[in-house]
Amino acid sequence: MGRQFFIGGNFKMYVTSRASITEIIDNLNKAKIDENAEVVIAPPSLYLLLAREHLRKGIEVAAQNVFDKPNGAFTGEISAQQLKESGITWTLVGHSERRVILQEDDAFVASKTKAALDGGLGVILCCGESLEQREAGKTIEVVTNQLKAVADKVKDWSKIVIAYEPIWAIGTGKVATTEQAQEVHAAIREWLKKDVSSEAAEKTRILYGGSVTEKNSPELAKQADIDGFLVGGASLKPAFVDIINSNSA
Ligand SMILES: O=C(CO)COP(=O)(O)O
Repeated sequence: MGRQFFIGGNFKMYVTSRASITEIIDNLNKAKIDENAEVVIAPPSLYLLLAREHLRKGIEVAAQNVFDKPNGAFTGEISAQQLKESGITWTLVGHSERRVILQEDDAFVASKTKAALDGGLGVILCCGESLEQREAGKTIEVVTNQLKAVADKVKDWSKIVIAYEPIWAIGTGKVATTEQAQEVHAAIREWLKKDVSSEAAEKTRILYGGSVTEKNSPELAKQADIDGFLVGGASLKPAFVDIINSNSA
C-alpha cells in the first residue's frame, strides 16, 4: 500500500561512542518497518563501517559528506569510490551545516554531487533557505538556485533524492507548517519539470527536514509532495521508528 517513502537519519556529530551507535542500530534491527519505507542512516564517518557491518539488510548507510575527487593528495577527505567499496551506498551533499559553517558554495555542492553519482552512490541533496531569505520572500528562488547549480552539471537525477531543509527549522524545534513545506515541495517539483525533465518531476523523492518528530511526521507525511523525511536529532531516539512508519500511521 501507499507510495514509497524515504526516511534518512542524519546523526550529524551527535553520536560520540561505539556503544551509543550500536544501541541505535540494535534498535533499528529489531524494529518492524513498513514495507514501503526506504531507510538510510548517516552516521559520522568514523562509524560508517560499524553501521554497515551491524545493520540488517535492507537498511542502507550514507556518508554525511563526500569529496569531489576520486583519489589523491586530499588530506582528510573521503571519496565516493572509497565509500562504495566499503558498502556505503548513499551520501548527503550540501547540508546547510556544511554550506554555512564549512562555507561550501553551490558550485562545490554540484561538483560533489556529480562525483558521488559518478562513483556509484545515491545522493541526498540538501537545500533550504535562511530565516532572512524566507522573510524577504526569496525562499523558492534560493532553493531552486541551489538545485539549478546541480542541474547545470548533472542530467540524470534518477539517483538523487532532494531534501528540503529550511535552515530556521533545523535543530530549533520550529518545524515548518505543513502548508509551508508543501508549498516549497510543490515548487521544487515544478522546477524539476521545467529544468530537468517530466520524468524527474514524477520520480524524484522530495524529503522534508527540520525538527521532524514522531508527533509532527504523520501530518507532514499526508502532504502530496512530501515523499519522506531527513531527520536529525530525533533519528537518535527509539521514536525514529515511528517517524519511519508515519506514512502508514
Ligand atoms: O538537519 C537536519 C537533518 O539533516 C534536521 O535536523 P533536526 O531534525 O535535528 O532539526
